[in-house]
Amino acid sequence: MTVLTNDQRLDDQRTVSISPLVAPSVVRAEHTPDEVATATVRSGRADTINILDGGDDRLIVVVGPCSVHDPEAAMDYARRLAAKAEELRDDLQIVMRVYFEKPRTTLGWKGLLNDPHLDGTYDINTGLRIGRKLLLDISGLGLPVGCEFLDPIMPQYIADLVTYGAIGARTAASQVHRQLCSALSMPVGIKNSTEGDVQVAVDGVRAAAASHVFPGTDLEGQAALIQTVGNPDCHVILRGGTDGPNYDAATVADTMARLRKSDLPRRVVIDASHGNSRKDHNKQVDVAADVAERVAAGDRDIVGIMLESFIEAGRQDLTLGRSDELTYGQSITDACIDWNTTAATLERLAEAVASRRQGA
Ligand SMILES: O=C[C@H](O)[C@H](O)COP(=O)(O)O
Ligand SMILES: C=C(OP(=O)(O)O)C(=O)O
Repeated sequence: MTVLTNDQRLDDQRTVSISPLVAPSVVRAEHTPDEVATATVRSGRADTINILDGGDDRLIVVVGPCSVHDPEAAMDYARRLAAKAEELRDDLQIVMRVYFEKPRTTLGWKGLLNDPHLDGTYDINTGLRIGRKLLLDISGLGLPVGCEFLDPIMPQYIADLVTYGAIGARTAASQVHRQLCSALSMPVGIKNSTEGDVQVAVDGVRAAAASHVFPGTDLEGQAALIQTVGNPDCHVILRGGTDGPNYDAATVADTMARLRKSDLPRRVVIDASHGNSRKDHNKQVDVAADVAERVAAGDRDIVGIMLESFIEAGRQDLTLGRSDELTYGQSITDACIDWNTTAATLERLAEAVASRRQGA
């Protein structure tokens, strides 16, 4: 074989290395769901879909860290949340945010799957195994999980364990992600853009509901053509934008009108964080209180809420390779509300659902 020099080649001018990625089937075989995890995913998805369709009057609450960087702290949080979810199960369908793919505005740590050792070694083959095991351990507590899907190859490694999917503000307009949604087996929330454009999310819901044929990878990691039937369980998530919050009643009404115009189911999830909190974690409590008040007053357009929460309040900066210096249980991406605030917020949301039920 002739080895070409960089001067002779037309491609690979900027590629440093290409190395094997473990096949999804291998990672799946190493960590297979037991009966409890399987039942958690199955019933979690069915319950969530029932709420989205209006057959169940509870509120979906997707709550957890902005990103998972320490599986031990994530399990500590999951045990607390599983107990709370059980306590409030009559009123809330609680799903833990287990986000390990982070879309960055420019640059930054891209999440546990991409760099599990938090040191810039990008050991993705290990990250996929750690991530899948964590999803299994959390689902094994009876607690369903929610993930953002960012890289179109990653779902083959983990999607069977995910109860609630999300497409972020930075990828809501992407055809690649809309096609991916059309294939996913769980309900998926699609966010408005970072600038606050809601129509892009409505268009995403419409595109994801249709059938598509597109290139992807199969469980053996081979390039493959994927044909889908479309996902009817996608919905809009209002997350605010650069112009400010958009969880107000007028924006929800406008979103309902846009969904009606596109002949799509009318329902919306409010993300209490990001543009809606102007990235001040304390403001998430105000957003949740406002949503609770509207729900208690009878609102049925809002079917769910998303909260960024961890054990400790706030956030901290990660220095790559110095993860031993991090404060336990505190976010290294966006700021989160702490556990006690989370518990109180969940109780408030549950009370709102109960009083709406009484009112009805
Ligand atoms: O939810 C997390 C962040 O808002 C998102 O990943 C963007 O982060 P960045 O703007 O810090 O890159
Ligand atoms: C990145 C996230 O949100 P958004 O896409 O709304 O910025 C997130 O929820 O982690």
